[in-house]
Amino acid sequence: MIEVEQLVKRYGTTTAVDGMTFTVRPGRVTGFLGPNGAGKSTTMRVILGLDRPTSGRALVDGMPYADSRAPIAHVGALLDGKAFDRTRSARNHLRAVGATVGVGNRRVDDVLDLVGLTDVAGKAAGSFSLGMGQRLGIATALLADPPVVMLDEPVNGLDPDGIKWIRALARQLAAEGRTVFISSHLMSEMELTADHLIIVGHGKVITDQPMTDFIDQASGERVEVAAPRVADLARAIAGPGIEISAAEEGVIEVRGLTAARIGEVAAESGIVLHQLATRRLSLEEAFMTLTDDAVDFHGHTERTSA
Ligand SMILES: Nc1ncnc2c1ncn2[C@@H]1O[C@H](COP(=O)(O)OP(=O)(O)OP(=O)(O)O)[C@@H](O)[C@H]1O
Repeated sequence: MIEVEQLVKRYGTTTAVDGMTFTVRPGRVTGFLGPNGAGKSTTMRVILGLDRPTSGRALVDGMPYADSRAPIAHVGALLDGKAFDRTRSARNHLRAVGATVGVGNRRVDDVLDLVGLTDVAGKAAGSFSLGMGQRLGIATALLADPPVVMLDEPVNGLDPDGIKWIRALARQLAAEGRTVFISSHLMSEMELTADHLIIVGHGKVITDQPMTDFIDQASGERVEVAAPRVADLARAIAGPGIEISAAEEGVIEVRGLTAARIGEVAAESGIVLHQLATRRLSLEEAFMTLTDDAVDFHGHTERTSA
């Protein structure tokens, strides 16, 4: 478990983290989502004891991470995908890291296999593509089988297969009961990966709740109905508290009535339906609906973070 309490981090006049409080629990994937510059990496660095907070604190399993006796066996972290000696082979890099915490060569081979680098394990890490570097960074993070895994923008540089692989890996690690904390500035990616959502903007927590609650809350009861006589249907279902908007030719979106009720009214009125579906918003649509766009993701989503 990771606990962040009233965390503030300033660099000179820049406030990178402005009073964040949240808990990351085991057994689920927690997505740490916010545009570039929102304070995600800084928070992760403070959690790992790589930066000192200006005020507040971060605890891993009840104590500051810096006090951990076997840090990499406690928290596996990917902060900078290329934080390794470029001349060493991937296997030798992992063996060197493993030797510091008593991890043997067999485990090195296992993690190489887990991240899909077995075939290139003898090659210099410096020759690796960004995606292969990310995989090696993840192998390093998982080497000592840590109960807490923290990955900062892990999908950066990965191809679609690699992105799917990270998603499956994160879910597997959470299913094993680990605490999995993953940052991203991509809503579409987080939507598919995380069970729980912590959205930050300008150094503050904006949302901290289960993904499904967040999306359900924003979605409300939205039903999309397609019918040849859609105008007749709209008249038949109209009433107090019911919002009907035209979606496209022959299709309306209804709020305030369940799909079942709309189907019943249509049947009673002899109106043929071609489609009747409850519509769930995407994470991005939910975010725009619930937060009044308090944080601007749009100007940033094209950028890749450093
Ligand atoms: N070492 C530093 N010195 C000065 N300013 C910093 C430092 N590290 C971060 N900042 C600033 O703090 C703010 C938060 O940055 P941070 O990297 O934590 O955001 P982020 O959400 O992780 O974004 P990104 O995805 O771009 O890494 C930014 O304005 C950044 O410029």
